[in-house]
Parts: sequence; C-alpha cells; structure tokens
Amino acid sequence: MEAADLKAASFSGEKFTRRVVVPMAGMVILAILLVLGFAVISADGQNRLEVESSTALAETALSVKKREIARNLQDYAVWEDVFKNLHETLDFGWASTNGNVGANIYEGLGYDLAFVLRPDGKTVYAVVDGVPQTADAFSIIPRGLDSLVESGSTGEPAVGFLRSKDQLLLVAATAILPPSVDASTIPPKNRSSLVFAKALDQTFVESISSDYLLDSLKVVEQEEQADGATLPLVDPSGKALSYIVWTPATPGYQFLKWLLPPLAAAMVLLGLFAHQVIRKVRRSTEELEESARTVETYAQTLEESEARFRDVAEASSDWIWECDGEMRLVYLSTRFSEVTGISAASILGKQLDQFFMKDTDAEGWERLHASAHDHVAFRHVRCSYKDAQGRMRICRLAGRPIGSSKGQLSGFRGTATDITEEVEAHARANHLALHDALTELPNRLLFRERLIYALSDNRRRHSDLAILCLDLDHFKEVNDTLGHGAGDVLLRQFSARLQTCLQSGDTVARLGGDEFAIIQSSANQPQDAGALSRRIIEIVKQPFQVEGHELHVGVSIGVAFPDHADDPDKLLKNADIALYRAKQGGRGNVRFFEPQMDLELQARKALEYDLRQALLKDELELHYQPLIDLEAQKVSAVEALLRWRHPSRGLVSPGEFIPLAEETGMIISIGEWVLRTACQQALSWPGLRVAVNLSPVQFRHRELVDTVKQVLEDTGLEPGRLELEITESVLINDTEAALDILSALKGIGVHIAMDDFGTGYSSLGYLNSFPFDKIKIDKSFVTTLEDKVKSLAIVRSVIGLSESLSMTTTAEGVETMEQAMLLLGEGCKQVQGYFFGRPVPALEMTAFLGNWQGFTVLKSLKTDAA
Ligand SMILES: Nc1nc2c(ncn2[C@@H]2O[C@H](COP(=O)(O)O[C@H]3[C@@H](O)[C@H](n4cnc5c(=O)[nH]c(N)nc54)O[C@@H]3COP(=O)(O)O)[C@@H](O)[C@H]2O)c(=O)[nH]1
Repeated sequence: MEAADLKAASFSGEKFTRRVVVPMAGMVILAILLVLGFAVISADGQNRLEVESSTALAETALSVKKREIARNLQDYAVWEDVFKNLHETLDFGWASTNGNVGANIYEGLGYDLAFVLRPDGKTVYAVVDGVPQTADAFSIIPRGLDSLVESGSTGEPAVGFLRSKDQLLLVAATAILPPSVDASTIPPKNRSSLVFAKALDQTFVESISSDYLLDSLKVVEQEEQADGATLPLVDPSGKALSYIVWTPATPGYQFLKWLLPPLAAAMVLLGLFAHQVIRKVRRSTEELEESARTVETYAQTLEESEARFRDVAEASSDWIWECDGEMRLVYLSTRFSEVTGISAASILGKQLDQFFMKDTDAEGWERLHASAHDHVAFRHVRCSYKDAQGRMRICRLAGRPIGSSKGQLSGFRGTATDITEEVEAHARANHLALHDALTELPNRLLFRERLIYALSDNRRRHSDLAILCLDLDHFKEVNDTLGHGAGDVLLRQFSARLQTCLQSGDTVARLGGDEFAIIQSSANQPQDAGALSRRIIEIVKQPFQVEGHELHVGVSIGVAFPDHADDPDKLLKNADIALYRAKQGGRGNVRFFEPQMDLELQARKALEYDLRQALLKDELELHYQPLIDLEAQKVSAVEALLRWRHPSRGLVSPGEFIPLAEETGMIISIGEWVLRTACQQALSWPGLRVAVNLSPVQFRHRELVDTVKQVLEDTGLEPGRLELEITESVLINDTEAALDILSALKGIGVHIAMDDFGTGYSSLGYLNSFPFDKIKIDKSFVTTLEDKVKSLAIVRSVIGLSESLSMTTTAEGVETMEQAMLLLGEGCKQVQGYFFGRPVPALEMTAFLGNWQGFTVLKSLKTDAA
C-alpha cells in the first residue's frame, strides 16, 4: 500500500466520532425514542380504549338503571289494583299499605319518590322517602316532569333525569292502565300517571360504580375531566343537567409502568454495550490508525532512505556493481562511467577480477576470491584499476552475495569506492608526518623508527653503528641578524651539504631547529664516525652564500655508539650529551660519548635543580669588595659579588653557577635580585657607588633598561651611584643594538664600566664608539705586571687611552703592595684587589668602611712610588 493510500485509509479520532460515533448514537437515541413513542402512543390508545369502554359501561349502567326503573314502574302502573284504587278511586289506605304503593316503594325498590297524578296533572298520592303523603310532585320536581308525564301517558314509561330542588333524580313516568282492559280504549288524556324517582345520591352512584367497575364515579355539575371519562345526564329535552365522571383504568400507563423500567434498563444496557462497542471500535481504530501511521512513517523513512541512498549513490564517488554467479559483471551504476570515464557497456560481461587488479592489499585480494567461492560477504578489499586515461586508480571493494528465490547464489552485489585521492592524501600526510617540511629530511619520528630498525639489524648482523648529533654554531646569530628566512636558507644548504657526506644506507634527519642527527652504518667504527665528523666539519667550514651574505658557521658534533646504550632513545641522548660537551669545549668540535659525560650532565642537572631552589630558599647573598680611589685616597665604590650558600655544597662560587644560570635563563631573575639587593644595600653607605655585574644574557634581555629604572625607583638610590659592569662579549655580535642599550642605560644616569678589558677582542673601536665611564683592566694583566713586559705595556696603554677618553681606569686583582705601587706609578686612578680588601658580606663591609685606614697606606704608597 502506498503511503498516500495509507494516509487516506487512516482517519483520526475526530473523524471517527463524526462518522461512526455520532450516527450510531443518533440511531440508538432514535430507536429509544421510537420505542418510547410507540409505547406512549400505544399506552395512550389503550387508555382511550379504556375510556371508551368505561363510557360505554357507564351508558349501559344508566340505561340499565333507566330500564330497571321503567320496568318497576310498569309493574305497578299496569296493575288492576292500582288502576282501581288510585285511578278510578283514590284509596289512600290501600295505597299506603306496605306492599302496595307504600313504604315498599322506598324500602323494597329503593325509590325516593313516588307520585300518582290524575289526568289533570294533580298529584293525588305521594310517597316521599317511603312515607305516603299528599305532596305536590311538581313542587318537588318543578321542571320537566310535565313533559315526561305526557310522554309516559302513552303507556310506555318515559324515563329521564330531572332536578328536584336539591338533587338530581332519575325519574320515570307512565300511565296507570288496567291489564284487563285494552289500553287504547282509555284515551291518554284520561289516564292517571304513576311516577317513580330515584335520587342520584351517593349510594346510587356507588352501586353503579361497584356494579360496573367505574372507579371513583361521582356526579358533578360541570364537565371536569378532559380525558372523556364523563357522561352527561340529560333531561328529556336533551339538556345536560349534570355529569357523571369516573376515573377510568389506565392500562396504557400501567403498560408503560411495566414497560419503562425494563426498557430503561435495556436502554442503559444497550447504551453501555454501545459505549463498549464504540470504545472497542475506537481503540481498534486508533490502533489501526497508529499502525497506519507507523507504516506511513516506515514508508516515509523508506522513501527518504531510498532518496538518500540515491543522492549518496549519485553524489559520492562510489559506484554500485553487480555480478552473476560466475562473477561476471552484469550491472554498473551510472556513477561508474562518471568516475572512471569508461563506458559501462565495455566492461559488462567481464569477470570482476579482469577489471580490478590486485594492489598492495594481497590479503584482501585473497579474501575477495575466498568470499566469491564461499558465497560470503567481503569488504575493505583494496585493489586498483585503470581509468579511461590509463591512469592507475585505487579503490575499495565491498560486496555481499545475492540469493536466488531457491536460496542459491545468484551473484554478488556491492560498492566500489575510489580512494585514490584518499590514499595519496594519506601518503602525503604520512610523508609530512615523517619528514621535515623545510629540508625534506626525515624528522625525529622517522629517524627514531630507522634507528630502531638499524639497532635490530645491527644486532642481527653484528655490524657497527654510530649516531651523530650535530648543531650549527652561531645559527642563532644568523637568525637574529639576518632573519628567519636566511636561517631557513642556511639550514637547507647545510642539509644538502650533509647529504653529500653520507654513504647509501646512512640516514640524516633534522630533529628540530639547527639540530641534525645521522645514523651511520659501518663496519669500521669508531674510525668511520670520526672520519665522517671531520668531513662534515670541513665541508661546513666553507662559507655559505645566503641572500647575498657570506656566512661562516661551524658545526659541533657529538657521537655515540650502541656499546654504551642500544636503546634508541638512550643512544640518541648519549650523542646529544657528547654534542653538549663538544660545544662546551669550543665550537667546531667533535666529541665521542663517554659514560663520564653522563655523570657530569647528571651533576649539572642536580646543580640546576638546586639553583632553582636557591632563589626560593633565600640561599643567595651578596658580598662586597672595595674599590679604592687612589687620587682621593678613599673607598669610592664597592663591587657586589654574588655568593650561593648551599646547605651541603657550602659557599658555591659564581664562576660555577653563573654560566648555568645563563644557560637556563635563571640569570634574569637572579640578576634582578642582585641589582635590587645591591641598590638597597648601597643606601646604608652614603657617598659610595655600588658596582653590579651584568651577564651578557641579562644585557640582551629586552626588559633590562626598564628593570634598572624600576629598581632605582623602588629603592630610591640615586642613578649616579649605580655602576653597571659589562664585558666586551656583549658588544661582539650586535654592536649597534648593544650601543643602543648602553645609551638607554646612560640615559637613566647610571655609570657603565667595561669589565675584564683585554681578555676578549679588546677592540679599541668599542671605546671610541661608546664613552664608557670606566675601564677595568683584567686581573690577569695585573698579576703578571711585574714579570711580563707585555702586561705592563698593555696596562700602560689602557691607562693612557682611558685618560685621553676621560675615563677612569680600575685595575683589578691587586694582591701585592708592589702591584699597587706600579699601578700608582703608571697613573692608574682606581684599584681593586685582595691587597685592599676581599669580598665580604655587607655587615663586614660596613665595619671595613668604618675602620678604613687606607689614607696612610696610600700615602706611604705614594711616597714609595715617588
Ligand atoms: N653576572 C654576574 N656575574 C657575577 C656576579 N658576581 C660575580 N660575578 C662574576 O663571577 C665571576 C667570579 O666572581 P668572583 O668569584 O666573585 O670573583 C670576583 C672577585 O672575588 C675576584 N677578585 C677580586 N680581587 C681579586 C684579587 O686580588 N685576586 C683574585 N684572584 N681575584 C680577585 O675577581 C672577581 C671579580 O671580577 P670582576 O667581575 O671582573 O670584577 C666574575 O667574573 C664575576 O664578574 C653577579 O652578581 N653577576
């Protein structure tokens, strides 16, 4: 059934109510009304029949009473004795004798009145309520009696209802005639009349009522009852004098009474039954509706799913294929031609494996054939085919057997998904995941994989293996000065040169930044690793041409062998440790890993950890060494020198931990602490300048100038009382930037001293370019001042140069009086050294300053010098 048909077939509860419940209820109500109507009409009919029959009965009763009175009257009127004693003569005695026309008329016959009227109408004899008397009949019955008497004079009794003064009477009158004489011989006008009257009193009415079963019969003046149970009592002229009324039986109502309860019960039952039926039908209808809806939903879902399937089939690169039992292609969806460019007709009829070819998935290919043989479904079988242009494409096949109606295999049906792009993308992603994008060399991941393989192979073949870690010297400077673009070019050129040094089977990888690594397989280790390292160092010595610049960089190499570790990560780490040591020993070096190096590295790490804690645990402190102004003969400054009081290591020399702090960057926070502490301390030594050493790392830090400003502001030390000591090395790499920083510092008002002058490049050009406030002659010259002519010459020329540039000269490391005398003689302005005072904690320095007797010493020195 179509969805639309189902929809049409189903109808809602509302419709059900309209189409089924309402008509059914209407019919039931109509039936009830009809039955009720019929019952009421029938009851009414019965009632009317009853009224009619009771009316007939009442008429009969009256007529019986009339006939009865007429017959009784006739008995007396046609009696010889009556004719003789009451017509021919009037024998009152005879008449009143009981048994004649006396009390017996009342007591025996029940008539209330009896009259004898002469032919002239005169009442000659009367019996009233059984009492014979002479009363006038017309006085008692004033109206209608005369005509009744006249009618009865014919000899036939005339009967009618007449009214006395106070009651209604049934009256009968007839002529008194002798039975022995032919009545016609006596003319009517000569006839006497006998009249009987019976009052329609309660007794009379009740007798009729009981005799004729006329319930509640009574005489009324007006016609009361509308239902017809009434009968007029008319006088001889036909005028209604009164009415008798009674309550007729109501068999109809009885019938209704009898009928209605069971009928009502039947109706209720019928109603309940109908309700139940309707409920059931309604429920069934709703269930039907629900199932119709479900079917409709299924149908709709099916339709949507079909549409979706069609859309997907048309939109995706998949195509649908079908084979017969012999695995010959018998159907190809339209997408086939669109994707492959091949006409379906040219392929149909071919075996499935004639079109599709085995690809890298050999196991899948076997599975495909096994599935075809065993009639089971298969999927994810990767295979290839040639498209219309002859290009090799890769696709993924899935199929399931199609059963015939007899349950036999009638073929296979499935999908083919072209995954060429996916495979290519995967390969690309794979390549990207395993190679360095800049140099195209294997990356760390691939290097590690190869190393794992090489190590397992090495174990198998017992061949020797070397791992080389390489790091370009001064690469950072190239990046910083020429930019990252130039750095990238350099890295590419370097990687190209590296590859020329390798043998086939070796792997070179870029591990990150300027860090490279090589896996060298050779039967002659460690000699070959050494030779390769030297080759690389040599080849890198050749200048690189980068963006118009000729760059001279070196390379440091660390080498490790599986002898010390055959775990790939450990091996690489060992090579890295060796590289670190190579760099420490000066650039352009090669170092082979030794277990000792690892221990040193561990020690260094422990020191690094402790140093990090030192700041937090307040283990750092400053010692101060005096600087003596020879001219003014006083202590003019103190140099702040850092000390680390370690709980177990003891007092650690800055020479030991400052390089580590510089390498790890901790020097920034340590340096700031030194600066702040020294400035704060200087406040307690008024008039003295405090000298603070700046590490090259600290000097290059972009926040140096701001930090200095902030510290001076926070501590309130006058800027002119702070002297910052820098070494020549800060000027070497980027002189201009360094000069900018120096100018900024000078701008704050602090003094700048060139420390350790003579140990580095000793470029006099720096002194010209930037007017330092002071030059500190390194202690190595002072120490050898007496022995080496060269030292004296250098000291002398530095002092001369300083003077000409208006700078102060400070000679460091003065340990003897001789050195001091010599320096004084050479015109040196300031001296510093153990001879005058060793670096001491602040408290001791305060005491030293208080006890300073230097003037006398200097004076004696001056005298000696003179
Ligand atoms: N960046 C920072 N460097 C600092 C800081 N504190 C010290 N240092 C540098 O550490 C190096 C070693 O310093 P130290 O062991 O304190 O040695 C200093 C003096 O004790 C020593 N000196 C002084 N007089 C003499 C002497 O007569 N003979 C002798 N053999 N040595 C002497 O010289 C060092 C001071 O040198 P200098 O700084 O060149 O004035 C050292 O390079 C310090 O610079 C710091 O807080 N930050």
